[in-house]
Amino acid sequence: MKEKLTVIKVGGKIVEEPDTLNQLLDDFSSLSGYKVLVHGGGRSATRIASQLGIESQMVNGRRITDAETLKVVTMVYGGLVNKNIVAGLQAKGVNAVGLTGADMNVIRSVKRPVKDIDYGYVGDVEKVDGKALADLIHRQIVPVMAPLTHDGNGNLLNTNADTIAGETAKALAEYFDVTLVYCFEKKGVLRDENDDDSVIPVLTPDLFKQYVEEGIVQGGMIPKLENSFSALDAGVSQVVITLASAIHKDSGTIIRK
Ligand SMILES: Nc1ncnc2c1ncn2[C@@H]1O[C@H](COP(=O)(O)OP(=O)(O)O)[C@@H](O)[C@H]1O
Ligand SMILES: CC(=O)N[C@@H](CCC(=O)OP(=O)(O)O)C(=O)O
Repeated sequence: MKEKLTVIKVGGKIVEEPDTLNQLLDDFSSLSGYKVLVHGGGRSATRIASQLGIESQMVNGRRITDAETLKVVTMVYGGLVNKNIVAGLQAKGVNAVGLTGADMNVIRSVKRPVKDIDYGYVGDVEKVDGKALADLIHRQIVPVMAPLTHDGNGNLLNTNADTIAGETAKALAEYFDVTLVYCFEKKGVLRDENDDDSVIPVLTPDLFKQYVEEGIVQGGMIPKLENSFSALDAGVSQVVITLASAIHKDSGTIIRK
C-alpha cells in the first residue's frame, strides 16, 4: 500500500495577509505525514505590478503575461512569496525547500499557443518530475512550489497555481496515496457565494456542469474544479476544497468523479 501524502494549495488572498498566512503555515506544519505546499500570489503580483505602473489583465482566470509582467511575477512568486513561506516554515520546524518549475527541472511547460488570445509568457504544463519530488519528500524535505515553470530553453513561464497543484498531485500519485486540498478564504464551494453556510458537500461532474450553467459556480472556481476532476481521473485519491483554517478538519466540499 502507498504511503499518504497531502498536497495543499493556498491562494492569493491567504498568502497576501501576514495573519492568515501565518495561521495557514501553523496548520500546515502540524499536518502529519508527507506533504507539499503549492502557493499562488496573484493578488500580491497585481498589487506590486500596479505600484510599478504595470496594469494587470486577467482573461479566463489567467494573467496576460508580457515581458514586464513576467519580471514582476518572477520576483513576486519565485522570490518574495516563496521565500517568506519557506522561512516561515523553517521557523516552525518544517524543513522546506522552495522550488519553481525550473529548479531541478521539476516542471517543464510550453508557452501557450496563441489562438484567440495571446496570453504571452504563460506556460501549459507538459511534465512534472514526480520522482525528483518523491526523492526530496522521502528525505523529509517539504517542497514549496511557486507558480512558475520553464520551457527548457531558458525561459520562465507564468502558470496558474491551481494547475501546478493539480499536475503535481497527479505526478506524485505514482508514488503516494495523494489527497489534494485547495484551500482559500471560503468554507468550500458555495451554493450562494455570499452565504458561508451554503457549502455544497459533494460535487460531481454532472452537478458542476449544472452549477456553471446556473451561474452558481463561476470565475476562478471553474478552473479549480476542472483541475480537481482531472486530478481524480489521473489517480489522485481525494480532492477537497475548503477553508484555509480548516485543512485538518473534515469539512468543505469533496470532489467526486
Ligand atoms: N460557488 C462558489 N463558491 C465559492 N467560491 C466561488 C464560487 N463561484 C466562484 N467563486 C469564486 O472563486 C474564487 C476562488 O478562486 P480563485 O480566485 O482562483 O482562488 P484562489 O485565490 O484560491 O486561487 C473565490 O474567491 C470566489 O470569489
Ligand atoms: C497564468 C496565471 O494566471 N498565473 C497566475 C499565477 C498565480 C496564481 O495562480 O495565484 P492565485 O492562486 O493566488 O490565484 C497569476 O499570475 O495570477
